[in-house]
Parts: sequence; C-alpha cells; structure tokens
Amino acid sequence: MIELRDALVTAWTPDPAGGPDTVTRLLGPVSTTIAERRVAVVGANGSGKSTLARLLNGLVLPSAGSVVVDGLSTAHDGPAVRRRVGFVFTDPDAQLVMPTPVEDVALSLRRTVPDSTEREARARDALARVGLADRADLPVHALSGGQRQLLALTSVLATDPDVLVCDEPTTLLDLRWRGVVDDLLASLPQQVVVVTHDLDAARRAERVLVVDEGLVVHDGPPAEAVAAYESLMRSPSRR
Ligand SMILES: Nc1ncnc2c1ncn2[C@@H]1O[C@H](COP(=O)(O)OP(=O)(O)OP(=O)(O)O)[C@@H](O)[C@H]1O
Repeated sequence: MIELRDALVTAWTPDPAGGPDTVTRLLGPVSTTIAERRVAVVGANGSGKSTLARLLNGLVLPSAGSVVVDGLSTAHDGPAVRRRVGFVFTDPDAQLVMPTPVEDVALSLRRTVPDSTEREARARDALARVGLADRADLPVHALSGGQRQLLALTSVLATDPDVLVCDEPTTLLDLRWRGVVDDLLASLPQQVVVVTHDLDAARRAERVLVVDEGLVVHDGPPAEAVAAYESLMRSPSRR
C-alpha cells in the first residue's frame, strides 16, 4: 500500500536575469492512499504525472510531507522502497544498461540468485516467457522499440517487485506492441500504477487519478474520471 501524506514537490528555478532563484511548485500537496491493484494516472503534458509516478518509488523525494510504501518512507528507506517498487520508464533505453538482453535480465537477478549459471538460466526463462528467447543474445540495440520495452519490463520484473510503476510504457509503441505490453501488465499479480495518455488503457484500471497543474483534480472509477479528464481537456481555456 502506498500512502502520500501532504506530499509536495517543489523545484528551484534559476532567474535567467541573474536574480534570486524562485521556488516552483511541481506537484501537490497530494494526500491519498493507493491500495488498488490497477491504477492509472492521466493528465495533460506537463501536468505532473511523471513527478507523481517518481514520488512513488523515491526517484523524486517530497520537499514536504511524505510518501510511505508498506510503512517505509521514500525519504528514509529509499533502497528498501526501491526493492519493493519497480519503475519502468517511457523510453526503455533509459534503463537498459547491459549489452545483451540475457545480461540485462541477469543483472536484475544478481541480488536474489548468487550463482551465475543459475542466474543466466533464469534470465533465459524470463525472456522466453515474454517471447524474447531468440533475441536473448543479440545486441540490445538490435531489438525493436517494442521488444526493448518488453525487455525493460522483464528486467524490472526480475527484481520481483511488489508494485510496478510505469511511466507511459506504451507511448513509443505501435498498436501491436502496445497490445503486447498492455496484456503483460494486465497479467501481473503485482499492484500496477500506470501513467498513460491511452484512455482505453485508463478505462481498464480500477481507479484513475487525473492530474492537472500539479494537483490531483479527480480521483475515482475509470468511466467517471476519464470523462472528467476529457471535459477538462475540452474546456475553452485549454485552447
Ligand atoms: N527538476 C525539475 N525542475 C524544474 N521543473 C521541473 C522539474 N521536473 C519537472 N519539472 C516541471 O514540472 C512540470 C511537470 O512535469 P512532469 O514531467 O511531471 O509532467 P508530465 O505530466 O509527466 O508531462 P508529460 O505528459 O509531458 O510527460 C513540467 O512543467 C516540468 O517542466
């Protein structure tokens, strides 16, 4: 369970004219408990969705308030929180660090599987389960964008997180690969929080948070929340 308690994120913005830096509010304060298994976060570009997602595993720390995952604070128990909460970026290249898929997945297994032969076998099994067995030894850059996103997901899942936070995991993918990644996410036993611009995907969640100008402005069942978001985007002040 993830709890945000008056979580506020601010940033210092330099003054191009050389004056004093100013403090800008990026998100919050947000207070909410996220316990549902399938949660979507929607909102306009620049509304604060990624900031909210990054708060959930401590990639961004609150400037005030707190974010607590299963009783662990992201500010004080960062490594333990990150072991529980896996994070998938929009661009898989932001997180694939090894030359080949099998090495990348094996790297994620290093904490839990000390033996290197066993680790490689497990990595190959994990890749086979997502249909990437025949890509296991290719250079990562030879994989398609969809295959790389699937690999990034497989590597994060190999760390066995309790929660998966995905920041627009299908934005760069074509329709077919979007379906593959959506199906994989839907099949997971873990709690999954997905930031998305895909309103069909949001409608399949149990709960949808609508973020606007750094605040959660709507929070509820998908049909209601997506309708609220669409109406917000259609408002004349947006044009
Ligand atoms: N470290 C930072 N310093 C200053 N401003 C920042 C910082 N991080 C994010 N921002 C600003 O905060 C706002 C929210 O950014 P965020 O990435 O959370 O939006 P988003 O809703 O995920 O957008 P998109 O859909 O375009 O990815 C943006 O205006 C962004 O420029």
